Amino acid sequence: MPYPLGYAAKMHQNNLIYNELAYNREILAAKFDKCYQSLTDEHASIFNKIMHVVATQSGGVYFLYGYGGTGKTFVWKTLSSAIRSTGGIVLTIASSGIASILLPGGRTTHSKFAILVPATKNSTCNIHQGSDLAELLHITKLIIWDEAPMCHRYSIEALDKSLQDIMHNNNPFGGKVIVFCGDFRQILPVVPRGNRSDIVYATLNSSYIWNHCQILKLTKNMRLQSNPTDHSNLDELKQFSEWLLDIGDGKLAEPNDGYGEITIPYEFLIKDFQDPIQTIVEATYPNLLHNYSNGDFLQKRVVLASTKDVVDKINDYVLSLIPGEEKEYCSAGSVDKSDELLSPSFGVLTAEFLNSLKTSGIPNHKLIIKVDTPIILLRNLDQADGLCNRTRLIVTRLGSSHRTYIPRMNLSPSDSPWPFKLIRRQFPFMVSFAMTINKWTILYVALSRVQSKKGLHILIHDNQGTPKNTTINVVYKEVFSNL
Ligand SMILES: Nc1ncnc2c1ncn2[C@@H]1O[C@H](COP(=O)(O)OP(=O)(O)OP(=O)(O)O)[C@@H](O)[C@H]1O
Repeated sequence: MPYPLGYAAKMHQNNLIYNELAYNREILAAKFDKCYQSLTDEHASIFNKIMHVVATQSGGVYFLYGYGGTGKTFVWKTLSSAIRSTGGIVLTIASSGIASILLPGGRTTHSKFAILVPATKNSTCNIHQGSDLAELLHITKLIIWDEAPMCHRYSIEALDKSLQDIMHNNNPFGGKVIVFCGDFRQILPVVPRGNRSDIVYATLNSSYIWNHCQILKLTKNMRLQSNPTDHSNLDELKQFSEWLLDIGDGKLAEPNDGYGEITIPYEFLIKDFQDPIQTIVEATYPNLLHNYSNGDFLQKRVVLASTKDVVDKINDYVLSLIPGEEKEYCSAGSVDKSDELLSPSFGVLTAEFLNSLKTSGIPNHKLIIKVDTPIILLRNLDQADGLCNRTRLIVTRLGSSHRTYIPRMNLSPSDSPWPFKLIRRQFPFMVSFAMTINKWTILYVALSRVQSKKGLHILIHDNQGTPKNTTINVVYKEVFSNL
């Protein structure tokens, strides 16, 4: 068979470099012009500062600190199009798959830099001198690492050690220009079964790297200001974004040691309800029967709840309302018996028991879906095509599970609530009219996703179903101490 066009040429050079240079420079130059013109003063000063060190390649470690919606991703887009349009290489990475696809050419940190999972104190990246990846890093002009606060400091330290090795010097990150960014109010590193001090210790600003970081700050909420459908006046928007910030900083219901019971303002509360599930669904998905097949309508809304149990109830309820034939896909589950340390009693767990297990991160045994159901992927399948953990999709056709490859998903004791390793073969997605948020800890993340304050509805009730107007907000304030 003849080789495809361009194949021979590609084989003689470093494929990783080839891919990083394979951008259409004209399109990027036009994109840069457009972004550059709408930079705010804050954005422009950060852009100019970073472009200066990139141009001189004088090395530098920066942390761009800005809360949700201040335009961090916008600054990345401007920087990466500026550098790529002139043939320079920018590596854009993020700690999670879903954040990485928002970055132009973004990848997850672990896949891009071959960082071990989980990384330990002495870990380095799996990058060998002279390898394609090492060559790529040699000529990289800028590394942008988004969502750094949710990454364990050991992963970041692993890259520091590897870059010093590759670049043959002792400067931080081998003298490369690297910009971290993120919001310490959002999700902190996940430490399985870790307590508060384990989590604080794992954050980037507890690392020796933090001493080398120059902090750059963004302060204006562009998400709220750039929403044309929100007719609230500027004062109202300012008030709303300050309220969100106070939640993120744990400043409401002070004094508190990180666990504060906060009162939700009247305008966001749903107070009168008989059936909380029906009420929150009506508030979130108005006129569902007319809108259920409208992708735009579904894309803009979701119910967030604190437990999987409530999420399942809401998803089942909405699914029962939308018309159309439903199909049920069941998983095949087993316990991994290869681990010698497992108690023999785990070998006799029945299929019925395994099927009854539910936890976040793994789909339920029974998946019931209809055409037009929104679903959320739970695995990184194809990042280049945007199919990664937390991508939302819409079902367009119901096929037979017999003719489809069904991946196997493992939950090991370190990340599951059970003492044995569960293997479940199931389609890696869940219905997503409603999704879970961690109980309390990411109240700020949930609230700061809204593009308009009119879009925020909060329903709280106690164990007896009585409406409440307070909830617990958890903030580990010590992470802000050296910002
Ligand atoms: N200078 C700007 N001009 C016009 N629109 C902007 C500007 N900066 C940001 N925006 C818009 O504001 C919204 C929020 O920006 P962006 O997503 O970059 O914020 P972010 O800080 O990355 O948010 P998060 O931390 O929540 O991901 C986007 O719709 C973006 O296009």
